[in-house]
Amino acid sequence: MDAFLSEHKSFFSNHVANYKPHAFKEATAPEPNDDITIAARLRPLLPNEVDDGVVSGISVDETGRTIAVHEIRKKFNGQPAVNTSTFRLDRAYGTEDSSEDVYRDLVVPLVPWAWGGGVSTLFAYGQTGSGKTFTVSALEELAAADIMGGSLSGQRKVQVCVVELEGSGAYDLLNDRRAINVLEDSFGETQLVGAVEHVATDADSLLSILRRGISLRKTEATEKNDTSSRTHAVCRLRITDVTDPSAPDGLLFLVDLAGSEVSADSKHHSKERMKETKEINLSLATLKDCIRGRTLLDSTVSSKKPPHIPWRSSLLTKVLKHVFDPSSPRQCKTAVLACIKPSSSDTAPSKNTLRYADMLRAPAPRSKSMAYKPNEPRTWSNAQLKEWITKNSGDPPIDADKLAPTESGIQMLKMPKGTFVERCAHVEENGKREQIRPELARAFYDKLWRLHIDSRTAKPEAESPSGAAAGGGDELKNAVPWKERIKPGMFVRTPRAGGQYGTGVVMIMAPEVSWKEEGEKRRFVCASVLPTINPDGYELGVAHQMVVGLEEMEDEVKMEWDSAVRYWFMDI
Ligand SMILES: Nc1ncnc2c1ncn2[C@@H]1O[C@H](COP(=O)(O)OP(=O)(O)OP(=O)(O)O)[C@@H](O)[C@H]1O
Repeated sequence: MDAFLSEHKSFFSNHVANYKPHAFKEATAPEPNDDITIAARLRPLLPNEVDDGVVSGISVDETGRTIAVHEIRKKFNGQPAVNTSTFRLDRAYGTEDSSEDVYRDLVVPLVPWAWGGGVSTLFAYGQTGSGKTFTVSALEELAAADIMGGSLSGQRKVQVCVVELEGSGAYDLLNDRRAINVLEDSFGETQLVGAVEHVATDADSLLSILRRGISLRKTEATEKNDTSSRTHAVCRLRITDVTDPSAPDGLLFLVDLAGSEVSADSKHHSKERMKETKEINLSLATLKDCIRGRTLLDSTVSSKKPPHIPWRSSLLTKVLKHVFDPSSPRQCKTAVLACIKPSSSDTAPSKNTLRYADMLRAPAPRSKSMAYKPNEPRTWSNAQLKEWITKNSGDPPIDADKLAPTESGIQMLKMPKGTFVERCAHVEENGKREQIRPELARAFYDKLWRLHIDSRTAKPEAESPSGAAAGGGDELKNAVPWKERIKPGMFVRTPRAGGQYGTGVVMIMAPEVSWKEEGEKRRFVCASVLPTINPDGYELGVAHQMVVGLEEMEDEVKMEWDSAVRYWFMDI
């Protein structure tokens, strides 16, 4: 311990124990964001730390939202003073709080979201030895009991995989640490290709699968933790609605990150361990860059050039892409837990951890409000959505307050189908509760989507996606025969793209390099346009390429990209 601190230990400890933070001005605090909760957990001093006389330098106030980091300093007259940095988060757990408290606030909202078909993520990060594995393991156990406990309605199949990320490699912990690939599919979703999924039949089987995965994780003794996890562990639960094959699977990610180490802690490492520490710190630095990018994006949502979010730069951020990618087609709920060590000698890394937590607590994106159009669900406010639900959901109508207590039209469109169906489940009529059949709820969900798709594929009234000037440009373009305007990105109809699954449409990617001929003999490398589960939506099969001659092309096809749902729609 620092000699000055040792000399003034009781003064410092008194300050830490009695510290009351200044009242935070709630008016200036960011609006709470329903989709992301940021919390910190302070672990208690361990018995060996108490024996060694380690002094706690961190405190959590009684509101359970402010965490303070205290550092002793010497005044010019040699007297001690304390510098305190405070951080206001959505939640702050002190040494008295249990893992059940953390579970109740952070994971309870994530479970039904994933059960309903959404994507939920919890990740814990912090310095080595700060309690990440302790907390995430407890949360996994509680989640297993919750998910398989039977309190959630509907029939689901639950499959688990546990993957370890180490440097640039990903390994399946439940399949002899076989190497797997982390790839992005054509919907922009990250897939763990090659990871074996194990079916859980009840809480015990789910727990034993999780425990088996966690026990196989690579650990080493570090300066700060005898059993430090030297890899990132990703536990993913895939939840499939067996009664609705068209519903996307819900996903629950529980991620325990490897601990960061400051250089002083790694000075005695071997060359190999230094490399490993460097890789861990590098992937955590990319995570921080993504956090920073996402924060900038949230605060500059209206500016022309969105900030770059480097999620492709590390495996970890590729796996967590859905947390950072603003164009993610699925609505995600995320909880971030910053784990903090209490010792006064670790205040610098603790402040660093908390600074990033604070940074993530960005205001909810201020999307440009769109003028209300009765046939465009994405322009509806909560009141307009409720009115539509009441008028269009049959007799007796679905309870709009239960289905959409706070959501706007665009939020309702992003709601997982299972959650939508679940919220429709009951209706109040003459004080009596009646069951709404899931088929009817699903049909109502499809009705909303049908309206959304129709509004996206209908011809724009006055404006075009690229503004008024584009209208004139289109007229000009249409005056030139389409075969003379051929360029990459254009869609054309060709019988070559027919067949069992073909749509008869391709997108031109590039001229074929070998072509020498002119005129009608020109050929182009094209990507097939493929059908999707959405009857009006199409995706690009970049892997389904073909070379199509100009003479085989019948007509130009206008298609419009809807970034909200990540499908192409045909402009008829
Ligand atoms: N809330 C807590 N209550 C009691 N003990 C705790 C708590 N949190 C952590 N510990 C103990 O602290 C030690 C370090 O915790 P843990 O291994 O979870 O840290 P970690 O952040 O995962 O470390 P690393 O990054 O090195 O893997 C363990 O002995 C653990 O049992």
